[in-house]
Formats: sequence, structure tokens, C-alpha cells
Amino acid sequence: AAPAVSLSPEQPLRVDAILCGLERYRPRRRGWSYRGQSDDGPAQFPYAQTGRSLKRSVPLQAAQYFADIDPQPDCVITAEIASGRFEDDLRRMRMAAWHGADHIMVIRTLGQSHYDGLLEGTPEGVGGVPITRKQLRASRRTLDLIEDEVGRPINLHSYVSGLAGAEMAVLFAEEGVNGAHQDCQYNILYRNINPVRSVVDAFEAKRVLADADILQVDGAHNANSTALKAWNIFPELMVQHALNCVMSECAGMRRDRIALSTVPPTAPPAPKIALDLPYAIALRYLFEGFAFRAQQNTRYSTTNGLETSVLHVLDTMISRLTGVDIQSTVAADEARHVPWHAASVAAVSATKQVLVGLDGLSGMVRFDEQVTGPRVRDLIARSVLMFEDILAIGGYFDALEAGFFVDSAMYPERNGDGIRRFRAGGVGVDTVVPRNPGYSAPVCSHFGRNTGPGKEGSRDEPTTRCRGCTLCDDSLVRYVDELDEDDNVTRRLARKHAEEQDVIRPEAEHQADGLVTVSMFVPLPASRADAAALKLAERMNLRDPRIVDRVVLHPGEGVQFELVGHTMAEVRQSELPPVRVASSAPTSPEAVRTSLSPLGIRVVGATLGNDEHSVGLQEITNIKHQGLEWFGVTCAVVGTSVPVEMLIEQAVQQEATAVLASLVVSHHDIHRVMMSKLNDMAVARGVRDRFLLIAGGPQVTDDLARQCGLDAGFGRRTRGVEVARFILDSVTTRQRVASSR
Ligand SMILES: Cc1ncc(COP(=O)(O)O)c(/C=N/CC[C@H](N)C(=O)O)c1O
Repeated sequence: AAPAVSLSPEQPLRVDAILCGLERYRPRRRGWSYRGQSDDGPAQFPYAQTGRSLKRSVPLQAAQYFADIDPQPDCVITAEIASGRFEDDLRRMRMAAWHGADHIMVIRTLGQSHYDGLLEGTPEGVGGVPITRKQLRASRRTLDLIEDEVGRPINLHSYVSGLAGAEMAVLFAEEGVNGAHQDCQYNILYRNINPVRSVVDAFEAKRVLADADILQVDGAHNANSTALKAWNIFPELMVQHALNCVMSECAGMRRDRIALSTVPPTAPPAPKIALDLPYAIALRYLFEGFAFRAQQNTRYSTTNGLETSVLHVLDTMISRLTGVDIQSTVAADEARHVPWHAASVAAVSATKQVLVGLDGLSGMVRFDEQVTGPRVRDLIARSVLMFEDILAIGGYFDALEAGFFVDSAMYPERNGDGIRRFRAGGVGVDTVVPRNPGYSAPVCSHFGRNTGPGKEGSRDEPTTRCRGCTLCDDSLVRYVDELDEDDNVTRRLARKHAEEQDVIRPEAEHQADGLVTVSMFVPLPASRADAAALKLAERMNLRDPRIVDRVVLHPGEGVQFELVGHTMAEVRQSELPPVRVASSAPTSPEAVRTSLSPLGIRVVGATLGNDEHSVGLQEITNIKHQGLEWFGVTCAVVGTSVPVEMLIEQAVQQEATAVLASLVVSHHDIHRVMMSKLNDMAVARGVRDRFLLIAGGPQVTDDLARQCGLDAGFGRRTRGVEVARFILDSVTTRQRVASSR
């Protein structure tokens, strides 16, 4: 068996450990995992559509006000990963999983659809990663570890399309891939692969996917992203879904593994919900029993992250209104460059936020049949008419030649600008030959055979003559490590290790690439602002600066820019302050109280200078908020806008253990000034060592407070138990040091 690999939540993933013994790794399960509904959501609120909570995760930022709960929607959430280097993809999968993704879709390198065979090894890709056995195996092995870390199954997804589609399907079945795109219409319309070849390969591939329990996603979303006028594509989308569903059922797939890839086609400024919602209703009506994989709109996503995020909120609301099994997310930066991890994670987190925020919506609203009915019926009538006309013209291949598909008018209206494909054309033409009577399929999952792998009574016995079926006998799976001695992960890791391990650089596309994003407002008329923005970026020492988004705030007043560029800035880990040893103090409030209350601790507190905001200090001290008083600490709140001298005088007179300085206002760095003054005054009075000096406030950080000479600083979301723990830790440490002298 492959050597065990461990993953520690506080440590980065070790890619070399994943690669070690990879030739012996075998997937621990096969097939697709849905989340399903569960009552084991957070107890604080009644949820109607949540699944099991995770063991570890990163909750929404607002969770700080709700005891850090992180409810998980009942549908699967997909994250798209695309760095071009699979070793970087592995780290991004982990980030996405902690934010709520349990379906990892890795974009393929450009043009892989035209390779009539499988790639091996780990060459670097363009726009995505070359899908190879080694890449899949390392990804699946890593996802096993991440599953254990977050406590939920995670589906690995890839693409069965192109000239090597059937072989890809077998590779996925062998390597434990859980989901895959498969739709011959994609090959034909968008990769110009010969229609006959594409249909034959599709049936072969679908048979394999069915036997391996791999969920299939169709390719209808591509018609939406290709259409000239996406608001006219509705009827055709339903026809494309229907064609692929019929083929998939013929090939033996179950309906809950046939996922319609449905994208709400339009975007504001169009009246999106009025146009897209009836279509979503019609789909759920026509395709009952199938799975719905709702994709977020890419056709009208722009370079502006905020605008695209709002578009995706609307898409996700349609999912909640009409039902969704798999909610796919698209990084809001996808219109600018390949999805960066920060944007992929933001897309997952925002989608989780919307799905949880709209929990139960579908149970509260009913569509007014008078309003939506006519539009739903119209769309269904148009799609049925299109289907009938395809049959009337002679069938699918004739319709392709007549340019039925991706025409910019709404069927039956036509503009005559559809994509035309020919039986006798495209890549792979004339590569389909009649099956020889003695044909010997390499695997049992072979379309045309009347049983699946390992079942009795198959029409022909091909696998007895060849080596045997790798889907029935896992030991027959052959593993190829690398084919290119230079373009591979080992060389890339070696180059990275050759650099100072100590050196840290910012990254976006892949590790240590130095890519950063800068936002700036340039006060020039829009016609001249771009040149100035690029010059300013260069003056900031950004190499190859590029404008990735611009918002004209006013044509004459100026433009807000987002630029990306490479910074040469780097920091050595040795330059960073030592990581403080984790406190040995108990963590639960009860345990802290048991240890702290007998010590007779007294604190004095105040909001300093001209600061009147005392709510935070009350929350930290008052027993009603499980403040320090709850832990047996005697708290004297001196008042608000208290001079530093007075607070120190009170601490001396009351023989306080600690001084709490609350500082909310941070304008012109006044909080920093007051913290330094507190320390300096205590030193000047010769009493600095008598008590702990602790600051708190929304802009206060522990590092900042310590830089000002204090003992600790507490920022947003601090609760009484954390301050209590710090005091306990400090007092017991001082007692230990005193007793050891
Ligand atoms: C049906 C189908 N087959 C294969 C491919 C990939 O095929 P190439 O390797 O030739 O790009 C795609 C691509 N879709 C992109 C994923 C999309 N962003 C999504 O979320 O669905 C596809 O839709």
C-alpha cells in the first residue's frame, strides 16, 4: 500500500509527501457523493436546507456574531481550480474545501480535447492542467486527506470529451474520479470534432461512467456562453439537455447521475429574473428525476468582481427558488485571468452565504401561474417544436449540417448564423469503423454489451482473450510516472527548493509568482487615466503592470483601477517575530474560570483620551456578557475619556493585576498614540512591572499593542474568555518564574 501521509491544519500541504509512493496509491472509494439533508446543522437556528456540519472549516466573517457557526447548504458546491500546475491546484483544493466546496473541478490545459490519446506525467499546462493519471492520482490522494480534515466526502471532477473521450472515461474509472463532463454536442459544436466519432465515443464513455457511478455533467452551458444573444437560447438549451439525457439513459446511466448543466442565461441590465426564472421552472418540469447542476453565468460576467458577484447571487437565488443538486461557482475574476485561489474561494464562500441566507425560501413562495405560466409554456412549446423539426429534417446529423444550433434567434425564429457541422468533416473524420465480429473490448463496460463489468451472460467474452479488464481487476492498472525529464513536477519543486526556503513572496497564479493586485483612483479624465495608472504602477516597482478592471467614477473627474503586476518584494521567515508559544492555559470558559477565580485578580479599565465608546469594555468585563467578572475577576471601570495618568493612578491604588485600555477611535492613529503613552507613563512612574497593560479595540492587534510596549492587544470579535485566558497564562507564568528563582 502507499505510505500514509498526514496533514496538519496549521501546516501547508507537503506535495513531496503526496508524490511519495504514488504508484501504489489506490482510491479508497468509487463514485459520486451527494451531501443530502441532515438535522445536524447548527442548533442556534431552525434550518430547512442544510447538510451535516463540518469538522473544520472557515466560516463566514459574520459568523463571529453567531458563535462561529458554519451551516452547510444541502446541495453540493463546486469550486473551479485552474493554476496550470497541479501541485498548486492541490493547495487550492484545500482552501476551497475549508470554505465549503465538496466538488473540485480542475480546468484542463488548452486543446486537450484534440489529443487522440492520453497524456502522462505532470507537464505544466496553459489555462488549466494536463489531465493525466499521475495528476488525477495525486489529486484524489490529496482529497482523501482533505476529506478527513474537513469531515466530508469531496468529489474530484474532470472532463470526458475530445478525441480521447472513451479512454478518459476508463482512466477516470480506474483512478476514482467522481464526476465528469460528458456531452458529444460539446465536441461537435465547440471543438469541431467529427459528429459520428463524437456520438460513438459518447456512448462508449457513458457506459463506463454509468458502471463507475461517476456523475455526468452535460455541456449545455457552453451554448449559453457561446450564444451571440443568450436571451434567445432558451429553447435550444432544453433540446441540448434532452439529447444528452436520452443518450445517457440509453447508455445505462441513472437519472440522479445525469446532471443538467443549467445556466440562467441573462444578466442585468436585462430583467434577469423575469427572463431566466420561467426557463428554470420549465427545466425542472420537463426533466423531473434528473440532477440539476446549476452553473453561474459566465457569458455576462465582467472584469468587475463586484458586478460579477452580484450576478452570481441572482443565479444562486434562482437555484434556491427552483431547486438545485449541485451549485457550481465561477470565480469572479475569470473574465480577467484564470481563476486565482482568492477569487475561487470567494466564489465558494459567497455562494454558501447566499444558499444559507435563502434557506427555506422555496417553501415560503409560490410562483403565480398567471404570470410565469405563459412564458413557461411558450419556452416548452418552442423546444418541442425544435425537436420535432430536427426529426423532420432527418435527425441530429442533418440538423447539425443545417446549422440548427447556437443560432442567435429564438427558435423557431432564425437568423441563419448557427454553427454548422458536417458528418464528413471535423477532426477525427472517417475514424469510425464497423465493429469486427471478434472485437475484443479492453474493458467490460463497453456500450453494446448487455451487462456491466463482472456480470455473467455478456454477449461476447472479449476480456477473456485480452489481459483482462482493469475495471474488474485493479491490479492490472498500469502507472506511468513521467515521460518528460524536464517538464514535470519534480523539476518544478527542485527549482522552488533551490530558492531560499526561507523566502516568502506573494502569489496568485502559482506559488511564489510575486503577483499582486493594486487598486487606485486616478484623478484624470477617463481618456487619459489608463496611461497614468500604468505609470504609477511602474513607479511602485510593479513589473509588467496590467489593468484588469476600471470603473469610470466620472468621465471628467477620474477612474478607479485594479491593476496586477509582479512585485520583487520578498520577506524572509527569519525576519518575522517568533510565533508565540501557544498558551498552555485551559480553553473552555468553565476550565478558565476554575483556574482563575481563586487567584483574586483585580483589573481597572477605562476608555482612554477622548474616546466615549464603552460598549466593548462592558462586553469584556461585565458578568452578563460572560466578561471577566464571570471568571471571578474584580473589575473597576474607571469611566470614559479617562486621562492615562488617572488610569495608572487607579491601578496603583487598587493594586490591580491588569489595566484594560479600550480604544475604539483610530483616526490619525490615535489608538497607537494612546497605547504608547500608557506604557511610557507606567515606565515613568516606575510601576510598569506591577501590572499587565492590555489594550482592546476594533483596530487594535496584538502585534500593534506589543510594538507600543503593552503586554497584549485584542481586536474585533474578542470575548471575555480570551482576555481571561491571557491574564491566567501571564499570572501563572510569572508565578512559575518567581518560584524558579
Ligand atoms: C461538456 C464539456 N466537455 C469538456 C470541457 C473541457 O474541454 P476542453 O479541455 O477542450 O476545454 C468542457 C469545458 N467546460 C469548462 C467547464 C465550465 N467552466 C463548467 O463549469 O462547466 C465542457 O463543458
